Amino acid sequence: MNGSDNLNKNERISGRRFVRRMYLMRILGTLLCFFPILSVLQELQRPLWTIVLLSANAFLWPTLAFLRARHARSPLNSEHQNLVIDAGAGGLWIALMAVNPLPSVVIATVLLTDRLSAGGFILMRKAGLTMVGIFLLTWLAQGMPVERVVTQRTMFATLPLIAIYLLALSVLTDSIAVKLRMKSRELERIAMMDPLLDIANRRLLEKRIQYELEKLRTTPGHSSLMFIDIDNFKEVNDRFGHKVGDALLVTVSKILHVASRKNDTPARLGGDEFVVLLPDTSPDEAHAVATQIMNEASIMPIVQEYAFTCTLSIGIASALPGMHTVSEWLKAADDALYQAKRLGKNQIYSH
Ligand SMILES: Nc1nc2c(ncn2[C@@H]2O[C@H](COP(=O)(O)OP(=O)(O)OP(=O)(O)O)[C@@H](O)[C@H]2O)c(=O)[nH]1
Repeated sequence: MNGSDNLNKNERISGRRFVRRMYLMRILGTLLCFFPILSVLQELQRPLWTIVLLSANAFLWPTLAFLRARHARSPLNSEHQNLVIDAGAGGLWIALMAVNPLPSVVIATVLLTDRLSAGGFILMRKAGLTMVGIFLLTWLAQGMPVERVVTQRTMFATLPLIAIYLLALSVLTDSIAVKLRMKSRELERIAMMDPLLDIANRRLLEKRIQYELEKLRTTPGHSSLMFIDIDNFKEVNDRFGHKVGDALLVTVSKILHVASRKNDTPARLGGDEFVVLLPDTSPDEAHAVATQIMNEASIMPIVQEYAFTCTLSIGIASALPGMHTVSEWLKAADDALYQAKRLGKNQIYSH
């Protein structure tokens, strides 16, 4: 299955969910509209066929619309068409009610706000134009009747539509907003993680380093930054292939996770370079953590399989009082790493 298949599948799943949600909302909406419209049609002594049509709209249409969208190639598009048809039906009923003010305004408002929340401004405009078009055709064909009086019966029949439907619409909008918030948090988290490893990326690391520097400015103390590089990683790739190289990166990131404490931030800068931010950690304590990492790395299983030992070089730099920027601190740790490499690799060098 390729990426576009996955995308289509996700679209279909979210389309079906949308169709189900709309089915429930349509059942509720057409039922609540049924009573005020029926009340006005009876008061205006409209012919029997209008009542039969209204009943079909209220009790058959929601299921027909659901089945139509469910079996469509694109449930989402089909449901959007259903929403436009709903608006057209609204225009028809407003005309047949001779524009009786209370139910007409409430039905038109409910239909438009509902379309806005379901499909944005474009759907609302399409629905609005359809509603006005069908309204005008029906109304003109009838000789433009106007019924200004709202009876008490029609008023009471309209109240549940105002109260219940708007409440249901608010609940629905809130649940969509909650889901969007969760999605956005998830996207934010993904944007801060390395795409290959379950570890922070440079973006998140730099944010944390910045925070740490600001904290040290107000509360002086010791914090350390550890720069880690796999020795001869290029050779691992060249001799055993990129898959083994990737597996080695995963193992190193796991070792860093295990060695890290709750407030530490292990991160991958890119390639075979890792950094661990160690807040409230003296140079000696940082050295102890680095030694633990080196010990774990010396028994890395993946490379042992190929009778090849892989080692790490680690550079440590503590934050100094004059250090103000993230890049200054990172550079100090990188310089320490350079020294470790220069002195023969497989060792820890502290500034
Ligand atoms: N498998 C794999 N390789 C990567 C990835 N990103 C970068 N590399 C490779 O990592 C290697 C990095 O090598 P260097 O750090 O420059 O050199 P080195 O062999 O580690 O040498 P020293 O650092 O001096 O010990 C390059 O060959 C890159 O192609 C990755 O995501 N997966």
